[in-house]
Amino acid sequence: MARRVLITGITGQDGVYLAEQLLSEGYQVFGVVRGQRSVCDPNRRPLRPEIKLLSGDLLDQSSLIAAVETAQPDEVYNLGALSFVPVSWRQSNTAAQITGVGVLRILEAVRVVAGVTASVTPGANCPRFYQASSSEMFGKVRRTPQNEQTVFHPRSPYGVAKVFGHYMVQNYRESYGMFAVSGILFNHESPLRGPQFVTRRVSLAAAAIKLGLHDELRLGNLDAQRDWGFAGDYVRGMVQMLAQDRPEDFVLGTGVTNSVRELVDLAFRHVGLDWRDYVRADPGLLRPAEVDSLCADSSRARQKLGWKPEVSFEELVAMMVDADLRLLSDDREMAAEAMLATLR
Ligand SMILES: Nc1nc2c(ncn2[C@@H]2O[C@H](COP(=O)(O)OP(=O)(O)O[C@H]3O[C@H](CO)[C@@H](O)[C@H](O)[C@@H]3O)[C@@H](O)[C@H]2O)c(=O)[nH]1
Repeated sequence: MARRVLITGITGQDGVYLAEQLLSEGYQVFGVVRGQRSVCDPNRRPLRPEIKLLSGDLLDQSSLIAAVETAQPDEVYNLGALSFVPVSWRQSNTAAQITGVGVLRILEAVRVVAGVTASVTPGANCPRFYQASSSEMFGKVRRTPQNEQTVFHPRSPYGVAKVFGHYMVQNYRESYGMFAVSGILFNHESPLRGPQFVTRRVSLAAAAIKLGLHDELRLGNLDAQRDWGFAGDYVRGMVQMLAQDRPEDFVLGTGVTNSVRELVDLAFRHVGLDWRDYVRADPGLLRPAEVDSLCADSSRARQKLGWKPEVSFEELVAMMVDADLRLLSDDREMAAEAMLATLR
């Protein structure tokens, strides 16, 4: 019998890569989607038809219970979130509800359907649970690099909500004996990244300017530094975490930090342009509080999971810019216009 997996956030970048990996391993994949999902979602590969979509919402407890009851999963991955940090200041209550309390709701759905109570140590019948924790939880860092022992100091409603979810997972593990783990993932990108995130904004702009479709790129803080890796490498790490003998949290990141300025320089050089001719600072894109610099120490994952990223920062930027050159060169691609609109 095929193993069954339930994924929230299945239409997002990580959901698409994770579903593809698990389908290739023979899993039966169920995805939770809100409302009606369009078959033609700009920017996203159509979801594979083998995936069974279930209606549900991280804001709605009973819909999650119903999804878990229907899927009867062996594993649950909670990748759903309001994931764009700036929006979490403008919609802080929604961010708290989806990104924070949403974790509690899906944990509760798993616990209730499996019939786990405080007095009973669950047997093999309780699904294994993965939570998408984030390096944004480290926020204002005092020590670099960051690992599983680093203290949290979140700098946005998004980061605070992720800390809530992280500790809920730890509590369900300790209170109920559930196999529940969090992957503390540093920034991970790909050609499927949403156009509001800085890597995709830059790759789209470099490609659009090269093709004569656009003439400038507005950016916020060029000095911010991130540890950027390739999303495909990171979903491999998620799967490895759930395959461990004991539930444990892991940091995943490359250990290499670059600034937004370095990202822009690389992307524009890839298409033979000098970024200084096109990039404009836009104070409207600065955040109320910034996470200045992040760098992962993922030595625990490297030792215990045998995980390591395969794609370098340079390869990642080239992959994203090349994908956007193809996307924007294709007149038949309806997504191209929607993508360009995000730069205006
Ligand atoms: N988005 C964006 N960011 C900009 C811009 N200009 C500078 N930046 C800076 O670029 C950095 C990265 O921003 P994002 O790509 O939006 O990602 P993030 O805030 O680091 O959050 C992402 O990574 C987290 C993991 O650490 C995820 O948890 C989160 O959901 C998201 O994917 C931030 O310091 C931001 O201020 C801009 O025009 N747009």
